[in-house]
Amino acid sequence: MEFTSVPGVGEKTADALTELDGAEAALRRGDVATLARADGLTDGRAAAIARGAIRERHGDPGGWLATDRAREVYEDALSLLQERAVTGYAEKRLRTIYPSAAESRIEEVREWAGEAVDHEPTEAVLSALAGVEQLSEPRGLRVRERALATADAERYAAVNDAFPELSVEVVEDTRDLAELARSYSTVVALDEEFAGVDVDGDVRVITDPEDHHEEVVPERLLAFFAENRTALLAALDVHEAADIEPALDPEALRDALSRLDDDGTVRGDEELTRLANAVDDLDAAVSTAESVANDHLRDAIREQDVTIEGTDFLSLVEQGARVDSLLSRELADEYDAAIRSAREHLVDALRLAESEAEFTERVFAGDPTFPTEHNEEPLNRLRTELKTARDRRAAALKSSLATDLAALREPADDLVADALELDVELAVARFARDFDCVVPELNDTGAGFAIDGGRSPLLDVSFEEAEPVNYAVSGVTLLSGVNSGGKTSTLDLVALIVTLAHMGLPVPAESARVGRVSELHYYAKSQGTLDAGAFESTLRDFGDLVSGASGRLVLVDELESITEPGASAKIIAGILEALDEQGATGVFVSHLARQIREAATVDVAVDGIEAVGLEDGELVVNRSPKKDHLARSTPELIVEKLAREAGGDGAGGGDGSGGSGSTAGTDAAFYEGLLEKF
Ligand SMILES: Nc1ncnc2c1ncn2[C@@H]1O[C@H](COP(=O)(O)OP(=O)(O)OP(=O)(O)O)[C@@H](O)[C@H]1O
Repeated sequence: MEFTSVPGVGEKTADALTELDGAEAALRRGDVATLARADGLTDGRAAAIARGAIRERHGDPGGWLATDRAREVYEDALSLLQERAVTGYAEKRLRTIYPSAAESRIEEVREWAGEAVDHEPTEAVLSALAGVEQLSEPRGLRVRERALATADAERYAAVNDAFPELSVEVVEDTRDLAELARSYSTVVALDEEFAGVDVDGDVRVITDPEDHHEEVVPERLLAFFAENRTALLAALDVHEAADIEPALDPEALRDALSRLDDDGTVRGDEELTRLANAVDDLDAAVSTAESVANDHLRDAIREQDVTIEGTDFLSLVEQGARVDSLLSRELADEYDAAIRSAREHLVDALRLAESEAEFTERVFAGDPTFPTEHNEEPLNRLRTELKTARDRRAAALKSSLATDLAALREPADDLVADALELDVELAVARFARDFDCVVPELNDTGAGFAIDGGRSPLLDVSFEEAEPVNYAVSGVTLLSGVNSGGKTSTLDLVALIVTLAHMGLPVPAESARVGRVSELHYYAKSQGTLDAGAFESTLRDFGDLVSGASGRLVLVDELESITEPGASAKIIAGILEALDEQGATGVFVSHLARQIREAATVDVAVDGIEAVGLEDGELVVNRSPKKDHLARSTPELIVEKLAREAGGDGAGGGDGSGGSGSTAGTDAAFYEGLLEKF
């Protein structure tokens, strides 16, 4: 695959991806965690590249999130999803779900999410997921007892790369090969010409080592499974807890892992244990066997009455302390018995097999002596015999276990990938459950939106306290309302629902209909009057906005604060006119709704978030904007309240506050006058 064809991938990144194992599959799967392992790629870049690949597949121009505030809302939505993922993998992978204008992309995710929300996020699955992580390849593995040999220099380079764990040697001829076979337990010759040559030692010919990893370097597979044991078993638990079909036979994996030690060796083989112990205990056992024989002889000598002939006695005296002949004559039987018990001890202590036991005949043998000693040379031969048998056994076991594991290697990748993917799906399922989500209806471009019972998880109150909001807009509208009535929160809710819908995900509402939009332009409230430069650049932004492509959703929060109110109203009116002509959908929150409407040459719709009364000095608000209704502002409400009280109307309207400032006796006309000005 040409990585440079992916949007955002330059030559350098393409090189890094080429170096990365499985980069293409990772791009296809949106596996950000794997992509992030490429040299020099951060998680963020890896996610951007994965999104680039998706965009390319769907012909998606990107840029749906057109403003900072729109991007913030997306990031907030993403955080809510990521908080519900257990694994780092899923957290990263969720970044590939992004809002798009491409119908095929949205459909793809909708279909996926439709199945995802059916998963039951049980405690058992979630806790099993905690143990799952991406599988890692063992690093720095070296195998010293085996070498590869070839007479072909080109082959040498390729094999050297393919088997970094082994020494690869160039051999000219059979003599070189024989020499090599003396330095290694096993030599694997790669050239056909070495087939059938007669060389001492363990020399095998394997011409296609790349297809026989389990034989050439079984340690690689063993180390891989040993290193990833926890993740693999956890992935099995996830499948069992979630009742989904695993990519491999669980029993086969569990059985293979039970035969594998953490250091990558084979465990549980009695014969290997016997041989390894025999090698380790050999010297100690021989020394004990000597003691056994000598104790036996000492006892025998002690109990023996020796009659010695004069000539023998003379020869003894003449020869110094040599008693061997005497020993052999007088105690031949006892000596045999002592030697026998020494051999038996060795055989028993080391649990020697019959063929190995034969060596003990020569380890303890020869003319009777006291104290008796073992023979070094046969002992060394026994040692070599045991070591060779141990190494052969270990190699055969490794190879056989590696053969079993080789069949599980690819399914193991799938097993873990499926568990991790389930985590991504469960994050969506939990999001949908936690925020009472529904699958939104997606309509044609320009159809506006209609939200029923929308509840925002982005409020500064808990989700349980979020009051449901109904709001529908088609075309361009102004949203008026009391201070702190929830205007900004309504824009946030609309932005969130429209963004999630364009990500292909369920939305937090009882029902929602969302017209497809090409871009989301959401402008947050400005923090105060802008200086001339900032004001100019903001106006330029809106200039670009109104002359841009159609089908946009434009959400603007109190644009009036950028400059003085009179000018603001005119500017906003102008923008609304242009957007209206463009057929865009837009909601502009403003306290200047009346002035803007007056300044506009087209009919501008105005919706309002109304205060339904005052309770304990607090406004009671209907959070759902009322259609075609200019809501009174908070100052207007207060003036109205004062006018009512001054006019002898009492503390009506469910006020109940009483408040500190009773207006009784004050000039009702003043408040009436003020009220008329609104
Ligand atoms: N749907 C809702 N459910 C529960 N609480 C809400 C809801 N909407 C808003 N609120 C609460 O009201 C507070 C004020 O909301 P918000 O800032 O959206 O009002 P506003 O009308 O934009 O205010 P201002 O006119 O000052 O800009 C929020 O901080 C939140 O606590």
